[in-house]
Amino acid sequence: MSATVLWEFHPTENVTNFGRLMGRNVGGRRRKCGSCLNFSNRLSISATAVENPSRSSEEMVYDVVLKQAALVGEQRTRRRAVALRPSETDFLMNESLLNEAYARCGEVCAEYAKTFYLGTLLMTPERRRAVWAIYVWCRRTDELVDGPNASHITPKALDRWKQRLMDLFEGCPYDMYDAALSDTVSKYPVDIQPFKDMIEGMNQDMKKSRYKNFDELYLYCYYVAGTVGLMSVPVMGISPSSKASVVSVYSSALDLGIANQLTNILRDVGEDALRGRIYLPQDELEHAGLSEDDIFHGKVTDKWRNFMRNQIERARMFFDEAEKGVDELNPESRWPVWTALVLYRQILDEIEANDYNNFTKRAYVGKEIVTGKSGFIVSIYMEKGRENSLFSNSAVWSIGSFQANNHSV
Ligand SMILES: CC(C)=CCC/C(C)=C/CC/C(C)=C/CC/C(C)=C/[C@@H]1[C@@H](COP(=O)(O)OP(=O)(O)O)[C@]1(C)CC/C=C(\C)CC/C=C(\C)CCC=C(C)C
Repeated sequence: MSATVLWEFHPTENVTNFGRLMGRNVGGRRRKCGSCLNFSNRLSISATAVENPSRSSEEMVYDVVLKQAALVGEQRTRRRAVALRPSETDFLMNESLLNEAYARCGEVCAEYAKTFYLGTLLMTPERRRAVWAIYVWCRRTDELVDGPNASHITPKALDRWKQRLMDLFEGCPYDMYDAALSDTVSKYPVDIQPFKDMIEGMNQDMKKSRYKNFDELYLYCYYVAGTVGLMSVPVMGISPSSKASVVSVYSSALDLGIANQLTNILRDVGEDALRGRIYLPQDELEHAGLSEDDIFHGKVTDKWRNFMRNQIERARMFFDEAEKGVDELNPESRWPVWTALVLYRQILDEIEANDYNNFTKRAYVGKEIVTGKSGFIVSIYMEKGRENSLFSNSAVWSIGSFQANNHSV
């Protein structure tokens, strides 16, 4: 993950108000479970989650999915806090400040996630800016433990970040980015749980560098990425013509997050090992006849290739499950999701093309393919064979020319 500075965080200070900002001008049941892949000696899920050792991570996470889906039914909107501090009240009341806050979120998004940003331009203005606000919060949360100030971050600092999250959900934002999110969560049926869970994931990442089995890894992937799917769907919206259940759409969203994170892990094995971290199920490594030393020495052997084949197969399975939900989203929200899905899934192909050397070779999808070429947009679209159902051709070409004229990278 990239190490960017979206803000300057002083872990010993209380996080308050705008001054901390840096950066540029800125901001049914599950179908198949990931643990039940056809590994030669099937590895059953061993329930390891601390909260309730008798339940698997997937079962526990599924409860969160059910809760999020129920919120859509209720169309619950967030109540504003009764007592807002004057400065924040001004902020929330002042439409132009709010617009400015959202615009800054858009700038962050354009700066750090260009392709995704371009995709969001196809969404309605209201939804697009809400997705930007969520993106910025996730990026900042990730940066706490993965950014340049990560070594100063303590569990206490994460607690303060969580308190700040709770405040913004109650209508008391600390800075402009928070104000944008505060507004978003007051307008869409977004629940605080996935946000809290992402912070929990960061907390866990500070303490834990090994995963006993897939059940543990799954929980981690949910915390840091599956949560993103659950946060985004309420904003992106489900198509009025969708016949799918809300729960199944949320499950697909969760699966896309899990698939992305598993892919991220498989791509970064070498980098993570340099930091002393192994985000791979230990029991599966052992089963494949691999030791930690094999990872630290980074030799591509047949044992490693076999192991990787299974891991890639599992990640693809999550992508397949995710695909089922994309067409259920509002049509104008599908494009950024397809972008995320297609780009990330291609990383798996690249790992294979690199003959499974993810120790010293970084699998990436070439920039000339990803950005700056309208042809890329058409090709994603063609891959899905949805040229008539996803967007109009003019939408495709307008993104193409937007890239060519303004944002070629
Ligand atoms: C439309 C859309 C894709 C919306 C998501 C926008 C959003 C809120 C993104 C936040 C991403 C973020 C900063 C997460 C913090 C934790 C983290 C870093 C997770 C990893 C992402 C990639 O990180 P990074 O930028 O560092 O990657 P590189 O190293 O530069 O390659 C993750 C791997 C996970 C990201 C997870 C998603 C994008 C989940 C997407 C799922 C949905 C939007 C739900 C779609 C709905 C259906 C029905 C399928």
